[in-house]
Amino acid sequence: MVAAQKINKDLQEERDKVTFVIEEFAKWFYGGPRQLHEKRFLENYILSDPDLQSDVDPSYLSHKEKYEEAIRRVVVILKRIDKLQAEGHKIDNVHKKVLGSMIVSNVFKEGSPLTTHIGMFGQALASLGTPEQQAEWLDRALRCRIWGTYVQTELGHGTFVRGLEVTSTYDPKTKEFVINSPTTTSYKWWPGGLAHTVNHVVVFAQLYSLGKHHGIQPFIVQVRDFETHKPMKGIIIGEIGTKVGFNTVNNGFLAFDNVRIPLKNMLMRNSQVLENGEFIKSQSPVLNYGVMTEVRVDIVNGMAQHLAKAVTIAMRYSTVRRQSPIDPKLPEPKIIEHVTQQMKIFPAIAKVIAIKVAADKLYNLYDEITAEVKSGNLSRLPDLHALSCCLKVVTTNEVAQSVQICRLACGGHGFLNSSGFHDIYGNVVAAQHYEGENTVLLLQTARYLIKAWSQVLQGKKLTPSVEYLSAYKSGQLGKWKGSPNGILTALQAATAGQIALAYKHLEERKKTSSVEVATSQTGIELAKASELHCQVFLLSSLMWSVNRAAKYFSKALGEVFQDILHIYAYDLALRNLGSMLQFVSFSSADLEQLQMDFEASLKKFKNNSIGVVDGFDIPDSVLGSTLGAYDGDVYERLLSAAKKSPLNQEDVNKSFDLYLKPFIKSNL
Ligand SMILES: CC(C)(COP(=O)(O)OP(=O)(O)OC[C@H]1O[C@@H](n2cnc3c(N)ncnc32)[C@H](O)[C@@H]1OP(=O)(O)O)[C@@H](O)C(=O)NCCC(=O)NCCSC(=O)CCCC(=O)O
Ligand SMILES: Cc1cc2nc3c(=O)[nH]c(=O)nc-3n(C[C@H](O)[C@H](O)[C@H](O)COP(=O)(O)OP(=O)(O)OC[C@H]3O[C@@H](n4cnc5c(N)ncnc54)[C@H](O)[C@@H]3O)c2cc1C
Repeated sequence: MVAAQKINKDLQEERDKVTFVIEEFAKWFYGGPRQLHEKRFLENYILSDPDLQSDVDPSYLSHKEKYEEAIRRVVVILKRIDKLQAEGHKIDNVHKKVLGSMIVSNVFKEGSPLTTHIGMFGQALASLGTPEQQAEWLDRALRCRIWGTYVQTELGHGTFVRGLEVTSTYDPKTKEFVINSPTTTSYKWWPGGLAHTVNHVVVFAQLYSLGKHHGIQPFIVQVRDFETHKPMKGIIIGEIGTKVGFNTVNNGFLAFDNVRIPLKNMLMRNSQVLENGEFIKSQSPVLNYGVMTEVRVDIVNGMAQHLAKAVTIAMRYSTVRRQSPIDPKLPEPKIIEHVTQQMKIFPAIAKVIAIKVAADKLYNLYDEITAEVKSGNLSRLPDLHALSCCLKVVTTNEVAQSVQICRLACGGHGFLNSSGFHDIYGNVVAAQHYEGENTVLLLQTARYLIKAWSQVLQGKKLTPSVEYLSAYKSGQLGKWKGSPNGILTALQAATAGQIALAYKHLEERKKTSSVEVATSQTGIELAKASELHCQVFLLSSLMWSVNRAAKYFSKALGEVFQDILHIYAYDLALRNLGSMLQFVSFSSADLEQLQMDFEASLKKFKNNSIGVVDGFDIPDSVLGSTLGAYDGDVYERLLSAAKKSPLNQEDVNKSFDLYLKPFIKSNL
């Protein structure tokens, strides 16, 4: 990878112990040799642009300067992509592959102002627009000639989409819609890029036509002038202020003062309004929610990538850093020699792989089911919705927690911005908030699980992802065996048991309350069942993938996958003991053995741990960390980053003369 670099000798010593071919792993991790090659090509091509080599560290800039620098970088990258295409390189979906991927994660440490343009605007046009509407806007959007965002959330409502207040009222006389924000709480609030970047929005509003209400529908509206970029007539638009992270995403607010748009601007792939105002209903109202599902699927994949960055930093640093003798007769060891350090980092490495595998399965399911939906068959849409909701939740929650663990595993230096953790964390926790609040999404999955349990009780056949509920009902699950397979079975029993309990309590509550109230009262158990169900999916997907790896990969790599599976399964079991104890019988000897097996699995994996993070193939230009660079030259990098602090550009800061000196003098 970086052959000419001088490598830290401790890091080299660990790399020499790796038993498998790292390149083989990297090819698998990126989906094949072609994909890996393309990723590397794009990284080199885009990030080598001279205009991206500036020494500016955005973390020292003001909020306004950060945004301006982010827009400068956006344009450098867009021009670079144009150049790439002009040179004849044909790469499908190149804007998304660059601007919607980790390639630019160190260029836009706090997110790009085009995040939602790339991730949602095009998707909204593609999945909600008619062919004519796509001809007008989609191609320009994909080539970034118009910029847009997805505008749904309001100050007063994000979760309960049906409660949105912005109205779109059809006027048959002029063949226009009038879009209006009637209250303060109806201000649109949050969309990425909305504040000062985009000139178009896909906005969701309550449709009224001929005096009748027709629910939430999507409309495309131009919000800024092409020439001057000033807000269009009746558009009130601005930025919502600084945030925990995502500070260059330019999240905005938007209100409409009776803004008129032509009839053709309602995105009419699903529902339609005719010239005379007649409304034609779509096959199902949930078709308008499709973009959210697609983004939830993308988030799961993104979480594996974010965590890959965090574990790469923590693992390399733990190999270079020496601290605290273990054996008093020996020198201070690499901190990775401390078993507690292994306990922090190795399960996080295993999680990257488990999440990546689950994301691949989810993408496949997404492709299959969206193709069915396009041909009018909606029967499997609930499967996709249930799985994408719980995976979005569990992966964002787990990765947020693991990134913190990796940061803490780097001791004090993990707290420096230059370590890179702060920005990774900001990007990950943003995803816990957006695209559906996490508890709310767990409850969506629970609706599906409750229906599945009711089908079990009626003796009906279930879809594969919930088949284990039938096995539990017929008493086939519940015996403890300490292997990954046994842990999967125990977790399935715990999940099915939890669903059965929630179902029972729901039924009891339904005797005295409506279904909705009873469901709300049962929310705690329902959310727990969803989380467990997701863990079953993650573990079973990993097992499936590891078994497959045994057939397709070298013996050495196959064994590494086995080690990873064992760490993942033992760690998961130890973290979910409470739930499993309720439904599976263990002896205390079983639990003691589980702990011993976990510790043995860490030890067995140790020699390959650095190889796996190297196989995540994240170049320094993308990693952006003083602690995690490939050569392990940690201390020089820390010092040189500190020297770049603006405060270090002068010996004495003016605050001394302004405040300290007068204060000292006055107290003499
Ligand atoms: C919570 C709900 C699902 C509630 O909706 P509702 O119509 O009141 O639903 P309900 O009565 O509970 O269910 C009705 C039915 O609709 C189904 N459903 C709901 N969503 C979907 C879907 N996506 N696909 C397929 N089916 C869906 C539900 O499962 C229900 O089905 P059922 O009745 O049980 O058969 C929904 O409104 C929702 O998704 N809220 C979350 C809002 C959200 O995710 N906003 C995202 C804004 S964009 C964003 O954050 C972008 C950030 C990206 C970035 O910056 O990078
Ligand atoms: C960084 C970021 C970027 C975003 N980008 C966009 C964007 O581009 N476009 C866009 O339209 N929106 C965007 N959003 C908005 C985002 O999608 C919503 O904030 C999110 O869906 C959560 O909705 P909410 O804010 O209404 O939360 P609320 O629903 O108000 O949640 C508050 C609390 O109420 C609880 N709660 C609410 N309903 C229920 C229920 N039914 N049962 C149990 N508990 C409940 C929740 O669990 C939570 O604990 C973004 C948000 C963020 C933070």
